[in-house]
Amino acid sequence: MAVFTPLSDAQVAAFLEDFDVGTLVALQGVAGGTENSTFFVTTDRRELVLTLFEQGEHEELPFFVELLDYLDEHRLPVPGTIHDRNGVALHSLAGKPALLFPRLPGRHPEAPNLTQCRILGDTLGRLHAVSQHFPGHRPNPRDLHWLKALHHKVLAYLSPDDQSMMKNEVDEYEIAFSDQPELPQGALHGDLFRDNTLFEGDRLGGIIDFYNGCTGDLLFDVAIVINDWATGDDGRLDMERHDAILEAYLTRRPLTDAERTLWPIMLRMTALRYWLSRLLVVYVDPPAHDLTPHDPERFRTILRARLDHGTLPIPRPDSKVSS
Ligand SMILES: Nc1ncnc2c1ncn2[C@@H]1O[C@H](COP(=O)(O)OP(=O)(O)O)[C@@H](O)[C@H]1O
Ligand SMILES: N[C@@H](CCOP(=O)(O)O)C(=O)O
Repeated sequence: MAVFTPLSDAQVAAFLEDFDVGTLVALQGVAGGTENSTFFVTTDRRELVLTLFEQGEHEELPFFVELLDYLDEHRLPVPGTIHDRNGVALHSLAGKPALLFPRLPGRHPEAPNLTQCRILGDTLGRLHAVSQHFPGHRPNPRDLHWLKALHHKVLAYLSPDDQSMMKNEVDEYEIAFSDQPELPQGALHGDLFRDNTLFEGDRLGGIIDFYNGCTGDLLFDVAIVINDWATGDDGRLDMERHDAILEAYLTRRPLTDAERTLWPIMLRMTALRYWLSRLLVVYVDPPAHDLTPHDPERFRTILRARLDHGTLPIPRPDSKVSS
């Protein structure tokens, strides 16, 4: 279920009149989303996506509009927002904030091949190369400060071993980050899982769902990608995918020494970030809607595997990633 606010054809037809996009031909609710109401809209001229924002801080929507438009202007494959005839992107429909986007082609890759991994790594590297100059500001809502403040809320639901692991990890991250200079900063996607990309065969149709977008350590984004895109069922790294993504990324944005040093910690910290956010959804703050929560165990397994098996050093541009 992902249409929390149903819309009629008449409502959407009237809404489209403010935009130069043609007239409504078909309206279809999208089943796949989890946070917002999403609709595929067909007009006599083009395919669109209409999103009604159901959750989150609505005052943060201008940040997302500016970020998407900035990346779109820099020719990144993202859905830049469609502005109305007066140049306004953010509207209201059925009492909810509403945005209109181009519909990008493709499907989410469940088992990405190495070409798709290379394309994703290259695109993320390009995105970070330009996002370092993005003027907007939104602190990362899932950074170490958040982990420190929130992990106490779930400890009571964990086994003694898991409680120790979580507490020790947070302590270790704090020490590791305090020992290093600031990492390169920029705008992040913040949640670049496979299901936030669309591929048509080996062509990247686009990256969507920027609503975890923020500004902060670029390495945070890279680690989220590796943990989701390049991890086997046992939580261990899939080195072929890992190498394909990182080699392509590094051609667009070389890493600093501090980023290389913190890489193993960043992989663990972003695994803990999702373990914790999913535990919070299950035990502390269940969603108002009837949605099946994401499985926290997946990211406990990933964190455990990073601790048990370590992480290879991130490659230098002139060397192979692994042998
Ligand atoms: N611009 C777009 N082009 C094509 N499909 C899209 C686009 N935006 C969203 N979708 C589709 O709608 C689904 C839900 O969108 P998403 O932004 O991920 O919602 P939620 O934040 O509720 O999870 C996506 O999984 C994708 O299938
Ligand atoms: N994609 C995430 C959900 C988004 O993270 P949140 O911190 O905004 O809940 C997941 O797979 O858990």
